[in-house]
Amino acid sequence: MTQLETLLAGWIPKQRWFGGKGAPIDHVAVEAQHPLITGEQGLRLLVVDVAQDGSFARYQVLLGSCPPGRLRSELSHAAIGECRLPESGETRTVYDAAHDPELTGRLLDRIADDDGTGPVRFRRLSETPVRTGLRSLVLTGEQSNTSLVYGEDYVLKTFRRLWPGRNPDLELTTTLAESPFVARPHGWIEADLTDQGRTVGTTLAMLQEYLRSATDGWVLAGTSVRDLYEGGHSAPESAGGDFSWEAQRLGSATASVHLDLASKLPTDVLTPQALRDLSTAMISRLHRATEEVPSLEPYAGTLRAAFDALAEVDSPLPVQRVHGDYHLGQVVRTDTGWVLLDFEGEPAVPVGERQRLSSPLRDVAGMLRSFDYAARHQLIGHTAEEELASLARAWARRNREAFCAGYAFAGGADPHKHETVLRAFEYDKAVYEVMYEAHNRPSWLRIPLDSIAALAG
Ligand SMILES: Nc1ncnc2c1ncn2[C@@H]1O[C@H](COP(=O)(O)OP(=O)(O)O)[C@@H](O)[C@H]1O
Ligand SMILES: O=P(O)(O)O[C@H]1O[C@H](CO)[C@@H](O[C@H]2O[C@H](CO)[C@@H](O)[C@H](O)[C@H]2O)[C@H](O)[C@H]1O
Repeated sequence: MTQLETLLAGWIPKQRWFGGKGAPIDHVAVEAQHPLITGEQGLRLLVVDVAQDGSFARYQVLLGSCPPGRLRSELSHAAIGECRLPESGETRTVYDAAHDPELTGRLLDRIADDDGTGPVRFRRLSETPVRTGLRSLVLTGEQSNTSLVYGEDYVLKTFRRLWPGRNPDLELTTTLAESPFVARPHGWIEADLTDQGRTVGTTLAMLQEYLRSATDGWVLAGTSVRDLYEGGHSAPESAGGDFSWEAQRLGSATASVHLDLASKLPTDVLTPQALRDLSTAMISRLHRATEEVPSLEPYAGTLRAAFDALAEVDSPLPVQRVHGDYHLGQVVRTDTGWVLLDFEGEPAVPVGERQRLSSPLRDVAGMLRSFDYAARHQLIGHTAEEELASLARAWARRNREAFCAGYAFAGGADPHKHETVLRAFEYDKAVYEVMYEAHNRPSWLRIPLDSIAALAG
């Protein structure tokens, strides 16, 4: 490995966005590097291959560089190290350029210019001009990607794990551009990646309207849960921070987006064979998860029975493009209502698979799991964990019901009429979460495991 690759091999595993935390890194290789700014302060966009356990994943790194000893003090937390850069042989201090507004401002300038030439293409979506000269800040939070907020105007989401092709987030957000339930897209950045000998235009980042009045759904739900646990209440409905009205409105917003997607993009109905294939895919995921996380084993029988039941469903199952990784952290409440974000799907799954048509009940199941997460998360380490357990169940039940009612009210399929399908999707999401937490936040692994234990009775 070059000096730069060795530095990256030490730095990447510590990043929140790195999805391979469950296994050691065998090798790091810079697959492509695109210099975007040269000179005293450099910016290059790297595509980095990270090899683990016999397979590899590609990640995007925005690499800043400057002469040794010249890193500005406000960027010291973003330092990666000092190394000789491969092609110039120069020794430089390299750092995470996402934190340097003097460099990230250029990305916005080039989108504003609709600069579509060269190996990295910067595209503006509409005729509406993009404001430039804004300073960016990195959004903090539990993210799989890195989002930069420019002033109070835009969010540039840089995709970290790269899969060849157009990112579904860009594809679906542009399809829904006129919807009141989506933040308006303004542009994107793309470059070519090589995939099995083919050259594929690949989305690196998406520019979207910044919703300045937005509060994250996970934060809002968490406030309601905290109020319930700390306030000595006997039931969620009597607590001041009751969330059920918001949950109901969120259900309605979700149904509207599903109806919009179904009206603009292809739809289909699953054949009995396709339903069996879906069930088989869930069973394979369960096997993989059980191998990786043996504490799932006692519940494998119950989970398997739910997936087998899906294969036996005899009514037609309508499918369409869906969100694909729907949870409370993907929705924000603005002063006009709920807005859905992040149509990327599950970041660890290849793009082709994420673009497959699926049942909208999969998204419903994702959000139902999230209500469960919100209630359980604050039990971890709580001194009154045992006493609060039944309140947690009541909070989750009340908000799950409200969400389903809002969803059916706005014209979505009534979740209560599709219990078998919904249960299979919910169990599948919980199995996915077990792997997600094992790889990304091992201290949260208990949440999906406890839910599965409760679901399995
Ligand atoms: N357009 C936006 N306006 C305001 N906040 C946003 C916007 N986009 C994202 N956010 C905030 O950033 C968080 C993470 O964004 P998201 O697109 O879900 O990234 P990731 O795929 O990395 O999880 C969201 O939960 C939300 O709080
Ligand atoms: O938002 P992302 O696209 O990065 O989605 C991934 O990360 C999520 C965590 O941020 C993860 O969601 C899980 O944790 C949430 C709380 O942080 C919870 O609300 C969700 O229900 C739970 O699934 C998501 O699964 C993952 O793909």
